[in-house]
Amino acid sequence: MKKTMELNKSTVPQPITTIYRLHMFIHSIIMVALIYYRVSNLFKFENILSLQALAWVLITFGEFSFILKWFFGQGTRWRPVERDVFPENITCKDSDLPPIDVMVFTANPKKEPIVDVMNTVISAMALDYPTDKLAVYLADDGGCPLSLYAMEEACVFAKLWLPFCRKYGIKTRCPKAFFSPLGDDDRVLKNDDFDAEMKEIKLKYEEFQQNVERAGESGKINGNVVPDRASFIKVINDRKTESEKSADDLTKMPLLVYVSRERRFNRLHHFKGGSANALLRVSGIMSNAPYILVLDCDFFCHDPIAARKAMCFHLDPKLSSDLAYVQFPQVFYNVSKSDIYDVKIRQAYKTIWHGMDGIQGPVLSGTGYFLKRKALYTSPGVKEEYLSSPEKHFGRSKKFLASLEEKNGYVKAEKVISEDIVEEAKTLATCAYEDGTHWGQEIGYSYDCHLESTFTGYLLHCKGWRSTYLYPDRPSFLGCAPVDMQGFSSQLIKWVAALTQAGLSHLNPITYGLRSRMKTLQCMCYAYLIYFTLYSWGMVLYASIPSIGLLFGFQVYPEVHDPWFAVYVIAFISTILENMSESIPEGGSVKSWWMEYRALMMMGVSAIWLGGLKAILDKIIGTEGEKLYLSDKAIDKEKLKKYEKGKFDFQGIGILAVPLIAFSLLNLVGFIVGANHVFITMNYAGVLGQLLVSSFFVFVVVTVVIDVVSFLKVS
Ligand SMILES: O=c1ccn([C@@H]2O[C@H](COP(=O)(O)OP(=O)(O)O[C@H]3O[C@H](CO)[C@@H](O)[C@H](O)[C@H]3O)[C@@H](O)[C@H]2O)c(=O)[nH]1
Ligand SMILES: [Mn+2]
Repeated sequence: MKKTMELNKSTVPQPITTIYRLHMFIHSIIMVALIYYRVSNLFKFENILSLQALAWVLITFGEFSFILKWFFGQGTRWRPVERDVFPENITCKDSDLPPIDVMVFTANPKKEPIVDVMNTVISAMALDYPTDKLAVYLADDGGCPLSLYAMEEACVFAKLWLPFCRKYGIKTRCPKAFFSPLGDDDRVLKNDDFDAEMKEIKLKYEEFQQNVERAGESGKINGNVVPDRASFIKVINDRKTESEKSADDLTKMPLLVYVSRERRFNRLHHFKGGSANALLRVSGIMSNAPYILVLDCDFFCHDPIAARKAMCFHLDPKLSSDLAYVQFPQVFYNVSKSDIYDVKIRQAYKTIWHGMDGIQGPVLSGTGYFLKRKALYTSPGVKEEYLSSPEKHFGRSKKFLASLEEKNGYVKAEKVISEDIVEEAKTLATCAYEDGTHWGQEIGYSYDCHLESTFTGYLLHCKGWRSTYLYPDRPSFLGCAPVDMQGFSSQLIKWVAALTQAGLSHLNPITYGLRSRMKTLQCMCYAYLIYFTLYSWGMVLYASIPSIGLLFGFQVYPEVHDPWFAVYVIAFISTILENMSESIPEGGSVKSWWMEYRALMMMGVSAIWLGGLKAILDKIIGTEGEKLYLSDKAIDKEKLKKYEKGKFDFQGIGILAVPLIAFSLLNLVGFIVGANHVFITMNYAGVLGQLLVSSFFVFVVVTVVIDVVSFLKVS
């Protein structure tokens, strides 16, 4: 058999893609028919100002929202792609691999436990990649002294941990994961020494953990965020001692740097985007690797060869010239089987990202991606235009400007990062450095949207860059998902508000995206995500108008004997089948589909709706807060227990309870009144459609109530 030397392979799954397209064709005919039905009937009302006509207009608007969202969504179903990589086929020597700078972001030790953050840092240091090509940076946006101390301790521990992993070929290189059930396969006896060494390493790990916790608890070291502060940078592990070791030395360690940019009360800091831009500059004069691996603090590396896998794309001459990033999915280690809130966001990582991969590439998902540094500075195929007036774009640091011209990272003879460089780096991390430059606009991460990564990725695609998506069997990175309604909703509100705000800005996918270098189908995919709020408007109107109609005795659907009634039934079945066809083949069941569907309905009338509403109101009133919710990574045991049992936990949801309760009651009362009316008059023809819709909502509410009540009984 001929041995193929390809680095990667892509396939379009069949026959599902053909079925999708066929369905697209049929469903679009149904949708056009529905639009025709709604609009043509609108003009039949004698009194266009009647309550009945108003209801008709509103339900039409709701259906339009659904249809438009469906239409945009077809971009994500047109040509899904699945990829495979063959890192064993990378032919270049390890010494010729391109350097990678790993950037880990953290902001608040109260929500992001420091020991967990350090686990992510250690897992990145332990990547199976030539250590002199690897640099690990922690961007501590909280400027917390305890984080710095913990990083020094982590470095000490890593000196034992890295050789241990390498010696025994450990795959689970995040220590906390290794000592948890996630590391079961790795903890099986390898040889006689292994057990003893593992016990010793475990003690050292616990010692490290205790040192950090005690230092915090005793108050010896400040464990709080320092919100107003100067920039601070410390090289924790330099390359000097490393360079004396031989290349195959098990004890080799990557460059390790702690960075806390300047933050001031009276200065905009632009959240993670601001922190990332500061770190781009700092790392630019320290290691300046051409590729960057970005990790949120809770996303540890779970597959040591992830970097080599990513290089299977970046080093492929057929792809590399316009490839901006390789995205891995966000996989969460704490997702339960029933996943009542759909915190794993299956649709994004299992459907949409694959769909976009077949067009121009997946969304930049905030974490778990290997990005070409240059992509944040220029467009593909354009001769580095910024080099003509670099100061205007990048600011005045000579060292930084010089870094832009280096091709393959910063390789200095003496291997020590001098005091000069550290001082310059501190300047690069000040608030004022960006004044009068293009950082946050054309250069680096965009400040135009709070969802800095998604939006920056969108702008990269607008510039003509591509991206690829790799979903390996063993998760390359693992993170932690919120496990209660409050945690997940807060995240959704933040995302939807940010996306809607982008959709209302001049950089929206319709007027800006379509005219850019982005492909039309890719624009549709982005429109689907950015205007996801459309779904919630459809949902809110469907959750209210039909039952209000039952209460006040007006009709918003065709009569049962009208052939149009059948069209509605077909539209409903077609929608559900489309939904199931995505959700079930992915190792799911009808039950898992229902959990996902129900979660989306609930979020649709609460978090998603309020998020979109907030953005629209902000736009009208002109208020845009500089406040951002930081997801909690310190998972509460009680909450986790409820979630794992599939019991809803509504604690702390605040204002979200209002629409949830209001729509539940409305449908309940509407259904009772409507059913009663049918019972008395024995005439159901006109109201059956409405009864079915509201009974569907009542059914959802009842299933949720059962899940809540059955938990109260057992606990
Ligand atoms: O001012 C800030 C706020 C956050 N972060 C860090 O950014 C990361 C993401 O924040 P998180 O609250 O966990 O956001 P999520 O909603 O969980 O994450 C998604 O959405 C974010 C945008 O809101 C993206 O930045 C993330 O990468 C993406 O995973 C974390 O490591 C934070 O420490 C900062 O560095 N500075
Ligand atoms: Mn997160």
